[in-house]
Amino acid sequence: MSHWRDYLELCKPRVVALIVFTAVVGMLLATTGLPPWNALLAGTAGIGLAASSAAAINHLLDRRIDAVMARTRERPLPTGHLTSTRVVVFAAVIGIASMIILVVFVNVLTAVLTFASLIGYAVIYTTWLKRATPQNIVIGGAAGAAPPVLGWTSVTGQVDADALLLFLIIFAWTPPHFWALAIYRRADYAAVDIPMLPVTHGVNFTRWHILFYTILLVIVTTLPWLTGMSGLVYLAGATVLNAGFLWYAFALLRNDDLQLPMRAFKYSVVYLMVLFALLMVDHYFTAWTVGA
Ligand code: HEM
Ligand SMILES: CC(C)=CCC/C(C)=C/CC/C(C)=C/COP(=O)(O)OP(=O)(O)O
Repeated sequence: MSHWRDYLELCKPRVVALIVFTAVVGMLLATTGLPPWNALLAGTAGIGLAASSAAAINHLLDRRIDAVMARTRERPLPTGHLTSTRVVVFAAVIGIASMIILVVFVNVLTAVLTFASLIGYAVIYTTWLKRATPQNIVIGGAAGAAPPVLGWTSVTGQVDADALLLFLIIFAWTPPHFWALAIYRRADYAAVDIPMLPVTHGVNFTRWHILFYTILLVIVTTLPWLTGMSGLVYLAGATVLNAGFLWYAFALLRNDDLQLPMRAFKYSVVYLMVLFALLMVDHYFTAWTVGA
């Protein structure tokens, strides 16, 4: 028996919630006042529905490996709670709805870029990159990094340099986010022959790459302040967050504690959430102090 909870699970709601949050922050940073209602309401709905559709297609295309991996074997398709036909119809309905909303109420550029992100994640990453190369998540990370740009274009109708900075932050964040989890779930990926970095190059090599990308992330997250997009409130918060991420990256290198990679992964999620909240708070704080 299928249930609304199964459809919700197809959408990867926690991941999509953070994706939507980064898109909303992109909208807020694109303008000094509040963004227009169509960008805020329709833009958010359109981007959220597209990301959910992409997540559902990922469940469909990955159903065979998901049935084998311990982390994913309780998903709605492997358990038989949902049939493939239902998932196809669901993903198509919300995917088409998202495109209509974006074209009618937002703008064509946002619709085109959102569609490209959907195809990038659901088709190119899932069917090809994920199975082809240990750089899968680095390249595929471009789709996950797009949402702040989509939020930005919802408001401005164009891609500006500041929007690309937000893209770069998520792009640099994705490898440490995912590889920390991949170390913890290495046996799962090995069992289904998915060439994730800890499977193909070992745990130690992956730890070093987590450190390299974390250093890159520290540099990239300083750019909003260096370029004048964000102020000292952001810089202070980002510095604390970065110190935490660097601590995890170095601790992973020195420590064989089996739970540490999972703690680093959880930290990465909190990190991105708080970092984008800081960008938002700083934006209004600066507007308030300049206006006062
Ligand atoms: C190629 C890019 C990415 C890959 C391969 C990836 C991979 C994963 C995986 C496998 C999980 C599941 C962990 C588990 O089941 O315990 C996860 C969780 C999560 N990811 Fe990512 N991720 C990517 C990008 C993103 C992006 C762009 C965001 C948001 C901006 C994000 C936010 C999250 C969140 C919030 C969770 C926690 C979900 C929960 O608590 O269940 N991820 N990620
Ligand atoms: C705006 C738009 C359309 C964006 C789409 C971006 C999107 C939904 C990214 C999700 C990232 C993610 C959870 C990847 C994990 O896939 P996986 O197959 O490696 O992980 P899994 O094993 O948990 O399924």
